This record gives sequence, C-alpha cells and structure tokens, in this order.
Amino acid sequence: MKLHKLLDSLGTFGNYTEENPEITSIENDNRKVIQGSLFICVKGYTVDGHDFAKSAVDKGAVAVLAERDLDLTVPVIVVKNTSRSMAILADAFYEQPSHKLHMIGITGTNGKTTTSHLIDTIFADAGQKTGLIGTMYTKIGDQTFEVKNTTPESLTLQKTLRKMVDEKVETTVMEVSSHALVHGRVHGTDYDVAVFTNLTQDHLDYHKTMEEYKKAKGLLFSQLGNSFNHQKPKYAVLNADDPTSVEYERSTAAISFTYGIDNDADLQAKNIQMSASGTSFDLVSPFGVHKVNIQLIGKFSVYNVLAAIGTALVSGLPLAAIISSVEKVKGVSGRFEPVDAGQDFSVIVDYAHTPDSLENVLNTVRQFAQKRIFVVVGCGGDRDRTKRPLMAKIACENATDAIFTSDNPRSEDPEQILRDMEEGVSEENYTKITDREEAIRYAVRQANDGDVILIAGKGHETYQKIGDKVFDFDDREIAFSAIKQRKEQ
Ligand SMILES: CC(=O)N[C@H]1[C@@H](OP(=O)(O)OP(=O)(O)OC[C@H]2O[C@@H](n3ccc(=O)[nH]c3=O)[C@H](O)[C@@H]2O)O[C@H](CO)[C@@H](O)[C@@H]1O[C@H](C)C(=O)N[C@@H](C)C(=O)N[C@H](CCC(=O)O)C(=O)O
Ligand SMILES: Nc1ncnc2c1ncn2[C@@H]1O[C@H](COP(=O)(O)OP(=O)(O)OP(=O)(O)O)[C@@H](O)[C@H]1O
Ligand SMILES: N[C@H](CCC[C@H](N)C(=O)O)C(=O)O
Ligand SMILES: [Mg+2]
Repeated sequence: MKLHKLLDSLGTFGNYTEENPEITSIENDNRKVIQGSLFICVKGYTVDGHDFAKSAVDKGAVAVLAERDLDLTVPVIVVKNTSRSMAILADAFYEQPSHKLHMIGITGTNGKTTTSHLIDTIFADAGQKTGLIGTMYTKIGDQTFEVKNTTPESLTLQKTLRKMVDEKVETTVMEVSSHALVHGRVHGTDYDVAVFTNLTQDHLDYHKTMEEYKKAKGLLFSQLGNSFNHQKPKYAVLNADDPTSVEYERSTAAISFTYGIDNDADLQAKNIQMSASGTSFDLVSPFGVHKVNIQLIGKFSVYNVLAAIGTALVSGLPLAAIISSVEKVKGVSGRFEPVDAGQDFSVIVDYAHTPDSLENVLNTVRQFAQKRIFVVVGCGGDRDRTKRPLMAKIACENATDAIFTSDNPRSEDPEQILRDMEEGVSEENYTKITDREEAIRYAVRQANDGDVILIAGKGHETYQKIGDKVFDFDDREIAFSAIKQRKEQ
C-alpha cells in the first residue's frame, strides 16, 4: 500500500510528505523492521520507541511515524499520539479485517477466558471456523499461537484478524482487557457483540480507583455501535446481577440483552442444582424454558454459561444446538481443573487470582467438601498490592488450612508480598511457605481421605516469573508428582 493512501486513513488535513513510497509492513519494534516498513515510534513504560527510529531506518524502514520531528533520511510524519494513529493505520493496512468477521469482545474482571472458550465451542459446533484471542493463546481453527498479552496491541491485533479473514474464519471471540481499552489496543475494532461478565477488584495498581477501572471496561460498550444498522444490529450482552451493567447499558447504542440468576433478565437460570460432577438449571429464555445440565461447577460457571448462550442467541444460532454444545464442555484448562493421580482426596488447580474469584471458588469447594479444605495461594508481584490482604483474609476465612506462598513475584521481593498478604489476617492461622513447589508438596503431604486441596492463582500457566527469570512451573505437574511421591512412601 502506498504511504499516501495509508496516511489518508488518519483523516487529518496535514500535507505530511511529498514522498510516497510503497509500504510493505508496519512495525513498532525495530527488531521486526524489513525493507519498506513504516516504523511507528511508541513511548512505552520501559523504553521510548523514538530511540529506535534510526536503527529502524538502517534496517530498511522507508518512513517513520513519530510524536516529534526526528533527524532521519526518510520522511518523518509527526502526529499527536502515535499509539492511536497506529490503531487506525493498522486497521487500514490490513483492510479492516474486523468488518469481515462476526466479532465478539468480552470484558469483565473474571470469567473472560472461560466464557470465550464456551463461545468458541458453540460456534465451532455450529460448523463455523472460529478464531479466539485471549490469555492462553491465539487460536485459528485448531491451531494455537503463543501470546504475550491477553489483548494484543493494535498492530498485532489487526494482523491477527487479517490472518483469520484469510484463513476463512467466520466468528472471532476475544478477551478485551481493561488495559487494552485504556491503551486503545482495540481502537477501531468493529465488534458485533460486546459481553460483560462482572466487575470486582483487580488492577488497582494501574487504574487507581474502582471508578476508573469501571470506566475503562465501559469503553467497550460506549464504543459499540453508535449508529443503527438494522441489517446487522449490534448487541451488548450484560450481566443483570452486576449493578455496573445499568451504566454500560446507558452508555451504548447497541441493543442490550441481559442474563442473570438473582435478577430478572432476558436469559435467566432458575432452580440451580449443584453436585460434585456438574450443575443443572432451568434456562428461562425468550424461546421458553429448557433444562440445562453442564459439567462445570459453581454459581460463577452458570454466569459464564449464560453469557455464552446469550452471545450465541443474539448471533442467531438456534437454542437447542447451543445448549447441547455447552453441555458437552468438560472445562477449560487451569479453571477448576482436577488433578487425579488416584489419590483419596481432591486436588483442584484454579486461576483465581482476584479476591472475588478466590471467594467464589472457595465457596464452591465448600459446598462439596466433607472434611478439611487446604488452599495454596499467593499474589503476583508488580500487580495490584491492595488485593493481597483481601485474598489472604478470604483464604483464611473459607479454608480450614491456608498456605500462603509465591505466585509470580516478578521484580518484587517474595517475602514482602507475603508480608502484604499477612496484613489481612490477624491470627497466625495459616502456614507460610515461600517456595511454591514446597507449598504444594506440603499440602499434599498433609491431606487425608476426603479432604480438598485448592491450588489457586496460576491455573494454566506453565512458568513462574521470579526476578527477571522465567522458570518452567506447572501447578498440575507438581501436584501430580507430589501425590505419586506420597504414594510411594
Ligand atoms: C504495562 C503494559 O501494558 N505494557 C505493555 C507495553 O509495554 P511497554 O510500554 O513496556 O513497552 P516498551 O518495552 O517500553 O516499548 C515501547 C516501544 O518500543 C519498541 N521497542 C522496544 C524495545 C526495542 O528493542 N525496540 C523497540 O522498537 C516496542 O516495540 C514499543 O513499541 O507494550 C507491550 C507491547 O504491546 C506490551 O506487551 C506490554 O504489556 C506487558 C507485557 C504487560 O504485562 N501488560 C499487562 C499490564 C497487561 O496489559 N495486561 C492485560 C491483561 C490484564 C487482565 O488479564 O485483566 C493484557 O491485556 O495483557
Ligand atoms: N463469572 C465469574 N465470576 C467470578 N469468578 C469467576 C468467573 N468465572 C471464572 N471465575 C474465577 O476466576 C478465575 C479466572 O477465570 P478466567 O480465566 O475465565 O477469567 P479472566 O477474566 O479471563 O481472567 P484474566 O483477566 O486473568 O484473563 C477462574 O479460575 C475462577 O476461579
Ligand atoms: N492477567 C492477570 C493474570 C494474573 C495471574 C497471576 N498468576 C499473576 O501472575 O499475578 C495479570 O497479569 O494481572
Ligand atoms: Mg483471561
């Protein structure tokens, strides 16, 4: 694409440059630049992309987009906000891929990954080729690709969506994090359905107040469908039991479709029955009442299933097929995942890393546990510090045996993170074992017939970040080996 054509998409009136080279790629990382690239300088948290412009030109960049003039041998286009311009340029360069996909975006504190997998299954079962972008990976059909962020920055996002279009994907479901909304990573992405799971505390290191965090997530809805397209209406699928939904409904021009358990909603679960192997409920919908039997456990799972059913319904899929799809889902990796090495106590690995998710998941365990409940839990470093004492308190109040340990300490001192957790508990009714592997092995040694061990916080993760090192680490593998070791003794 020619530079001038690309710059037209910015919609400003600047006569940027006489030169009009062919642009072969857009890059914001000088290490990825090839001959003919347009290099975009982005000021980051760690470094300033402007410092890499010269090197990008040396590698073949034929134009540079920057926030200030730079002394280079190629045209330098100066804009106010390169991040924002990058989103617009990426959308134009990749020829607006989101317009060619049935795009579903999910936001909320907890449940995004789980709900996105449920939605992916429903659409795949309906015979569609699907795409998924989220915490665990990017998936195109059956192929998965590694990711760095839950929601990638705009350039990577639009490139991925283009690949999906080229590979004949019809429906794409993606997690939209609050960071992504604030950074404008999804700016210009044309969603057809925006889904809200819930809002509880997380990421206050970044957003500072719950009000700001709420606003960040609300951007998904305020940016959705501010025009009426009656051929393909846009929908906001909202949780009627979360008070924030009222505000999101007000902020969007899209049609709202609600789901809930406690409050009246377009889609409501009634008469919920739980057992250790699954959950059943009556689904009250615009198409009548249907019995649903899912293999997932806990009230929070019912919410995720309702959000997924609602999304599929507003997308035009038939209810009977949707129900049979969700009923066959056994679970999502690292979410309430059992570890079974033939032991006589239960071990569950779960990704609960917020106060609300930890409380939900412990409540669910309590409904079935007959004897002691062990919880092995830590809090991530370089993340919201204020959730640490809250999570510790929840662990002690809802388990008989709380074991505080490390999650991903990152650049922080693991002992300090543990001290922050201890601020939330007054009595010493917990055990502190900094080394996560040792903490898991300790819990396994202590458990007896009928007990439950919940290993919280890292779910599907296969690594542990300590300092600037990344170690192989998988809660499930360690628990499995600890159980085996115990049996051999
Ligand atoms: C705080 C934050 O959001 N950081 C994101 C940001 O990194 P950064 O600002 O440090 O970037 P930087 O390293 O300073 O680089 C600035 C610019 O220089 C360029 N550069 C850099 C080095 C170089 O050698 N050459 C070069 O050209 C970079 O390509 C970039 O354009 O931009 C990077 C590239 O897009 C992101 O991967 C990175 O996410 C980091 C890994 C992160 O941990 N983010 C978290 C807070 C986050 O976004 N989490 C949410 C999920 C939250 C949830 O689950 O609820 C997410 O969506 O992932
Ligand atoms: N609807 C829900 N409400 C509250 N807690 C939930 C819900 N769904 C899942 N959880 C809990 O939250 C944990 C994380 O779930 P999931 O990975 O689906 O959320 P997420 O929103 O994608 O999280 P992240 O922001 O880290 O990507 C689960 O392991 C479970 O403990
Ligand atoms: N998306 C979340 C994941 C947290 C997972 C937990 N294991 C941790 O490292 O804190 C975050 O980046 O805050
Ligand atoms: Mg996720």
